[in-house]
Amino acid sequence: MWYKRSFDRVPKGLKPLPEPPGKKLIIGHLKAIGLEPHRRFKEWREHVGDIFMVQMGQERWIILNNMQLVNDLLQKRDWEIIQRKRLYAGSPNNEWFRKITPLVHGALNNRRINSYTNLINECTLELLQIFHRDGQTLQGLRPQSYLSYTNLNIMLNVIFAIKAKGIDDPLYKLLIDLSKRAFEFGTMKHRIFNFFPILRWVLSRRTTLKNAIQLRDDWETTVEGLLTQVKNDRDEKPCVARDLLKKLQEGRCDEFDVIHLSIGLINAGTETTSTALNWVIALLAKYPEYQARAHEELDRVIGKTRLPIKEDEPSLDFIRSFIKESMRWAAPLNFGVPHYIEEDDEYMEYHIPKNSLVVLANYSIHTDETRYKNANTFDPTRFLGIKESSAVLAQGKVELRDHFAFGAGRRLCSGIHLAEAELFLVTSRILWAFRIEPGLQSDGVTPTTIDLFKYTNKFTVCLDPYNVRFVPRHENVDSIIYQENSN
Ligand code: HEM
Repeated sequence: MWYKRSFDRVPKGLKPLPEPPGKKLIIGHLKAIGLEPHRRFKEWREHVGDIFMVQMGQERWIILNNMQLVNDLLQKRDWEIIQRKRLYAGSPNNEWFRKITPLVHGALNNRRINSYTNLINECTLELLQIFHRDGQTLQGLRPQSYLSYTNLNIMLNVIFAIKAKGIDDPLYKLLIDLSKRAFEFGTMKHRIFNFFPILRWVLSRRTTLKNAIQLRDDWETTVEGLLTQVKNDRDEKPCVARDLLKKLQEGRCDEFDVIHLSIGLINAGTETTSTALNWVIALLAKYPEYQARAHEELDRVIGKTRLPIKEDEPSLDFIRSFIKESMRWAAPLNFGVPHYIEEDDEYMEYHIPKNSLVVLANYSIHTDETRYKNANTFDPTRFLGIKESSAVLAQGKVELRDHFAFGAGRRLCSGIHLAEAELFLVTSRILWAFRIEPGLQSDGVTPTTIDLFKYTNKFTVCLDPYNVRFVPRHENVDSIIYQENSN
């Protein structure tokens, strides 16, 4: 009784946040939320309004379903509401976080990322060669693992100036395994311990704790090894870890910070970007008419004698718009990374209770008809003529933002510049070289189906595996993608 009352207490003059139907004793909305929470949030929004509270066992989630709320509660309010609790991508807004943030932003700002574009180009070229070699068969290939490899290599290059030597490289395999194990801790299976803290003491606590400690130790050992390579690199190639090691020498951080920041960046940047690219490839294969339009743009602006580079981005309006639309229509994270409120607050006469998670409901916002006309339709012309990057738009007026896939407010994705550079370079270069077609069935004639509505909600929204063929578009493809490598 006391427990229930402490949840319900609302200060005089304020009203409680609305709650959707289906709440049960002890489990709250856990059952009602179903297997597709993002769709359920949208459904509930129609009944109870744009802001509501969901009870997940003992955890409270405040769901923000429109961009004005995101603006008012995540962008305009001060630090208190933008803290997180026990979550993967970030720490609470504590002293450590405030010390580290300038280092992260310094290492990943737009100017710094521009200096890494040659590295991204190199990794992308290797991807084109793989697709050229293995992607032309009738059944084609599943792009996800190759995109993960390229993306992890970009992260390794940018963070440690180190490169894996192919999909069978033990370093690549080790890092993919570590990332997968880390993401496991973000799945519902493990969140159950947050919903019902008592379970920590009864169910598999020992195993979970042991696994978590083992994972931390494995990460630390691996990253310590990579940092030693950075320290011993006679060429002193520029990379994020080198920047951080300099700060270490200046006494602005310690060894622990460098190790854990590096681990955090690999985790935050790996699965997210490759998931986004996997959606882009599927959408291109699904809509040949839009692909043809991208090809026409590339032939007109770039021609057939060189690959696109970062500086071409402003002139490739359609491709830029396609990527933005893909991030809106199929955001890699349905709920971003939840924020956390530590003190009671109020908003529009509603009581916002402390100790709640604050969730940016990307799917509800991205399918809001008042903001995006024909919101359910994938329309890559939607953002034509919008020259600004998502990073620039995220700093401006909320109603002018393209999408919210990178979050909002002060805890906006720190890797946004790197992610956008990679999304553009990988997409435009693949399109320059290939026509992407669905792989063929065993009869060698019938195309396989790519179902854009079959996906798994893990930490990221992963499209079910599909096969595509990469068919070279013109006679210069071989010479350019192999010749550029030898330059
Ligand atoms: C398409 C790719 C990516 C997507 C969709 C994405 C999305 C996000 C989202 C939604 C958040 C939470 C924002 C919020 O709380 O409002 C986040 C945080 C973060 N991301 Fe990304 N991200 C991507 C790529 C990257 C990359 C490449 C890196 C690193 C190099 C990175 C590093 C981070 C970090 C460090 C945070 C935590 C920021 C903080 O807590 O202050 N992300 N990302």
